[in-house]
Amino acid sequence: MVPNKDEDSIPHADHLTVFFASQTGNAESISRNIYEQAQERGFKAAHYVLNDFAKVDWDKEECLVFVVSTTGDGDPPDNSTKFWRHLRKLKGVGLTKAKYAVLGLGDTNYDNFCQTAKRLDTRLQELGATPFYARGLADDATGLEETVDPWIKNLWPALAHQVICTPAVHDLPQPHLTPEEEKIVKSLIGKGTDPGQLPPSTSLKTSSELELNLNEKADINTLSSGMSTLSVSVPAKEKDSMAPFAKYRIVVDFSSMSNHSSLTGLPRVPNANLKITEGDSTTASGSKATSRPIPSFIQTPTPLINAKINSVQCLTATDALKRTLSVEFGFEDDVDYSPGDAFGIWAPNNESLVRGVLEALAVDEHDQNKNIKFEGEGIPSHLQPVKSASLLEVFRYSVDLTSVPKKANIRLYADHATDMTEKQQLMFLASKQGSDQFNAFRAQTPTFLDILHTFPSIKIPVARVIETLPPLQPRYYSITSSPLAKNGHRRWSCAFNVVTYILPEGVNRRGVCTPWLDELAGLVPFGKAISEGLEKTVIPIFLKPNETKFNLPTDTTRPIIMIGPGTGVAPFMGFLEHRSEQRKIKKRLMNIGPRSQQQLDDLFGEMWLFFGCRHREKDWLFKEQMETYKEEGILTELHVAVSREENIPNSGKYVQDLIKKESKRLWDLLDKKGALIYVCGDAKGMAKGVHDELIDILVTNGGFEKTAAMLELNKWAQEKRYLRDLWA
Ligand SMILES: Cc1cc2nc3c(=O)[nH]c(=O)nc-3n(C[C@H](O)[C@H](O)[C@H](O)COP(=O)(O)O)c2cc1C
Repeated sequence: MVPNKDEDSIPHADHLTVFFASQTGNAESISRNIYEQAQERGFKAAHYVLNDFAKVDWDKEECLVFVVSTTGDGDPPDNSTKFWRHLRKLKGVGLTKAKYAVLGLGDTNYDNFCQTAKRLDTRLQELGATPFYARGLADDATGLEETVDPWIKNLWPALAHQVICTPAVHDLPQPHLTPEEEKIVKSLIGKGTDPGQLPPSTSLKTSSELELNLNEKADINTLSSGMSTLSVSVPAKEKDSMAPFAKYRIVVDFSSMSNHSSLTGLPRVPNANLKITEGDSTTASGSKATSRPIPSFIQTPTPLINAKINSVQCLTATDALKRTLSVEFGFEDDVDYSPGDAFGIWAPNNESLVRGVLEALAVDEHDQNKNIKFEGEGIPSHLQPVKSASLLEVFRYSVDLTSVPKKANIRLYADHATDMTEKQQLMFLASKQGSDQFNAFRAQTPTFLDILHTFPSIKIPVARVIETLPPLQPRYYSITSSPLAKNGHRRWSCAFNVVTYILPEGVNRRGVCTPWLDELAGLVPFGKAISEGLEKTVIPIFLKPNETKFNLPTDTTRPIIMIGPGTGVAPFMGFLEHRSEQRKIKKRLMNIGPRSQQQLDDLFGEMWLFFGCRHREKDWLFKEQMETYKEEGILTELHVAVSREENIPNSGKYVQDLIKKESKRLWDLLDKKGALIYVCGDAKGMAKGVHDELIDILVTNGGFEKTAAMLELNKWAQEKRYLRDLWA
């Protein structure tokens, strides 16, 4: 990546401002890293979330760095929506003073790769701003680091031409190693013969180009004895145990470590900003997870609702590949919403995982329950609302203990490992040379507890853990019910697969939210709907209105084509219930008798549903409801694809096969009656397959050239006639 630098340009901006927009925390931590490094290098810098855009005077800003991710179906993260609304309203070229650089985070498995970064780049130029450095687009599918590391490395010389640096630290030769790291290197190359106990360092600051010289192979070999393979030592009891979150040792083959004489590309360790001090002495909650109140520090984009489970039904057979539940949540106050909206559930981390981690961090029961507060500059945004809470609550609700660790965290844990072998292994995992091992490590999706168990000498202060773990995220589910139904404003239903799986190593893994709900609802068997005797645990939920108009059209005569295999059918069950209620209302209001069905049908457009399952008897979700809607004429056409059964008449393997079969009739519906298309579900395989099939319909039936068909579909997407609600 070559910076757009003008060799002769003289820096004149007195500071740079780093903005981020982040849904799950990656862009926030990367932008913080840039901000901290900028300061260390002598640049004056500020750091803001994009929604705080009004805190700076944009007319005067001369150097801006943006780190933005993309979420949904090419959408900007929630913490930047206010900024985007503002940006859309701006007119003219008011940003001519500003020079900027954009780093985008995305995933090439999605159609709209790094859409936010690309849109931002275009919009900034329209407003008169000029890029001073090439745009970076990092891909989560291959590893963000591949782009992020070189982008940051080359940012500094580019910045030096924009922003005054006092003192010009970036010009000074950087010492490669801090004294502490010097010690590690010495022991790695065999000068410190006792590899045992190094004091953990809390203040290591290394550049991203940090290089550890491991150039004395023989000594490395000596030191690496006994570390060639970390054996799978899952005790039989743990393996068999039903206890969630048994701790596992991660299996990594370190035997090739001694082939490397140096380690490069080690990420920088994030600064230590957070201090934990004693909070007020009231309200500490050590109570059982089932009965405790929801902590006030949970911040949700719409008001938090205390809900309870009204009923639960298991939609899949015991031998189905996935276990799918339909759950209805009830609450006291009416909430306005539309079918197509979703709601978030703020599920806590598994209680035994939380306790295990706190124990491994040597936090005793008393300290777990003591109220604390956070102090310090640059507290991560998700921790700022924590004014006074117990450590237990913070670990339950604020930090993500199960997502795959980033290299920067591994590097941090290396700093705090007191055993030399573990320190070396962790350093190796975080380095460029250890990429294969890091990938093997990631593939085992280690929890934070697994890391502490695999490297038991890590002695890390709790504050460092809290500020460097990613924020715990709410989980989102489409609403499958209608506000028009009985008590519709005081209940939301959803359908989800329970996320549990077993790794090839025999390790049990589980998601945060769905197994929790499954257990709370009593692990109901197939087919059974339970609404009595459910545990009345308070579940924190909140509405997430659909921002992309994935709702029923206001014109009820407009036909709609709904494509949603598996749990992708969820919002469409809401659409169907809503339409059923709309028909009942119209029938009542217009006094339509049973013989005048046609009169009623004329008021409502056709509804076509394309659904997909593996086996009709095992995982045809909502089968009865779909068939009833069909019988009642609410659902005009029902097409069910079945992927694991052979020779089913009038069917196909996947929804896209059925779309192909109905190509001609679908084109008529689209062309003559202006039908809307809705797609919900997996972004990778299904959405892409359906998209290609739609292009084909336009080409085969509509007479479009392929490129023109693609453009036409894009136009439909912009006009909100082709709507998609996709997930990873
Ligand atoms: C639900 C979801 C939707 C996503 N949608 C897109 C997308 O449309 N385009 C894209 O390039 N990346 C997409 N991504 C990938 C994220 O942008 C990527 O994982 C990024 O590292 C997240 O950064 P953040 O933690 O700062 O939000 C999506 C990720 C998730 C979880």
